[in-house]
Amino acid sequence: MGLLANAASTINAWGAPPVVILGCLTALVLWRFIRFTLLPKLHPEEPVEVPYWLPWVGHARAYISNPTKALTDCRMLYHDDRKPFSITIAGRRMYILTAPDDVTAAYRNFSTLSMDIFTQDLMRGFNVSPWALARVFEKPGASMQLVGPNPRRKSLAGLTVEHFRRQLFPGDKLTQLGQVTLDYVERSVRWENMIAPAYVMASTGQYKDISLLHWCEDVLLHAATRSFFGNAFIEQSPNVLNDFLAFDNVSWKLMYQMPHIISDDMLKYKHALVDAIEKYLDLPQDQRPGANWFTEMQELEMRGLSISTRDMAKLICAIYWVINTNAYKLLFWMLAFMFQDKDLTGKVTAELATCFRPDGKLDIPSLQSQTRYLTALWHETLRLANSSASARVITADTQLGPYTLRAGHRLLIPYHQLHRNLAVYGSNAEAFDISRFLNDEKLAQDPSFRPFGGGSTYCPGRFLAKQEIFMAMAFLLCRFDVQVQSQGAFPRMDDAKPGIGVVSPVEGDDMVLRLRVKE
Ligand code: HEM
Repeated sequence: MGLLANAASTINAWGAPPVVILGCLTALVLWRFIRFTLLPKLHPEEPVEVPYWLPWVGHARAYISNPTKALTDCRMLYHDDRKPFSITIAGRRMYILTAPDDVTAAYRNFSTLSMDIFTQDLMRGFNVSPWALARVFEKPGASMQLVGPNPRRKSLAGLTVEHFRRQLFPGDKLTQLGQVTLDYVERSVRWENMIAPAYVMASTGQYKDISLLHWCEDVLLHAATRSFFGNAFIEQSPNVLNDFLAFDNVSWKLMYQMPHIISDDMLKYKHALVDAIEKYLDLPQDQRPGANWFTEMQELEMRGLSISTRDMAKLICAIYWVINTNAYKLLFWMLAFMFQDKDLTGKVTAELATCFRPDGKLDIPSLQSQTRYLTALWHETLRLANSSASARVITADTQLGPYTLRAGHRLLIPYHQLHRNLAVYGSNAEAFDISRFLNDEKLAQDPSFRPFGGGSTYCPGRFLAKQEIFMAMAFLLCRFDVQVQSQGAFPRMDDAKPGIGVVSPVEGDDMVLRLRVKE
């Protein structure tokens, strides 16, 4: 009713005569009654639509100001029954799935639920030209062929996902990538090399105080950038990681297609990143050794399609962002949670110590097999800190249990909602508690645990992410005695920022660690 009063006073402020005000309000009430009371009775096969007062605008305000809260409020409006519901944002209707069975069914549907439109939107967000975009999504034929093996005649967009899987799934290529990452992390987390002003806050002969957040950024962004592009990229554009972080911080403006007037910062950093990648691509090949197989294949294919260097840089920029946006934040939350609990810190450190061979080298396979507590910490942090969602466009009417999802609308699977399911995680679902994963080894396979999505877009980087995060923790915890130096409150998760991945800490929230070399 508050909204009705607001609407009335707005129309009043235009100086409209009372009869017009009354007419508008009557029409609004009638529209709302038909749409949210009458039509649902006539069409019980449609998922319930959460009511709203402003036609077209729908739930936009609540969703943009805090999407997590907006979706939780909608779910609780129906007493957490977890049936599908829909919301409307700026004229677009979006179905929301929060029940494990519905989510599993959606991930299995490859025929009428598509991700392509979102991928194209993302590329348009990076200003890829329409010609290059069409080229990337074109299927091979008489006028166009790709260079590498392509038995299923996929477009370059389709083949890129396959290339990712070949590079990032367990096998020779991941082993090679893991070794490059390991070499970098091993060197970077040595006392004498931990000198970057980006994260070292104080340093004496006995100890160093470091910012946990900035150290996580430094170690993982360097490792991934070097293992994908070799060293030349950062050497040629030393500011590229700062530009990436500044972009990452406001990248939701790109995803939510915010108008230019409020996106100056995002556009500036995006252009800086694209410039740096273009400069890298302009270097002769022999001056930029060390790129991995995936990066080389992508470049080869794009050059084969005569895509301009500028467009190539934009396409690679989108990939660079996907590769880097999540892992450093997850490392931050894992360490922050762990340091809250001395007993857990001791157990994780002891496990990691067993992963070093007698010659002092870290054994990558042991990171998987000898880390029970660390693995539970990884799962519990992924559960709590991942505010991603899988999104699909419905290309034809789709049956989901008793419900029909209509073609043309969108579908969202928000992980925050899945990961707070009381029926799966118990009454303390909001709390950090690794014992739920320690005591139930099958919980990580539960359909309500989807930190890496599922179906056609199941994250191919999940093995590398785990490996690099565990490596960084191994060197930090086994080389140094670490004390939490900051006295303040635990860093807060910035749930209010439209979430598109692992959640950031609220700006300014961090932890200061004091490191001393272990005896
Ligand atoms: C903790 C770290 C990470 C998390 C939580 C994460 C999460 C996700 C999620 C949820 C998706 C699926 C989104 C959807 O269904 O629409 C995804 C997709 C993807 N991720 Fe990750 N990711 C992580 C690290 C990485 C890394 C390190 C790489 C690469 C080196 C990577 C590469 C990708 C790619 C290429 C896709 C798109 C797959 C496709 O569209 O088919 N991710 N990631």
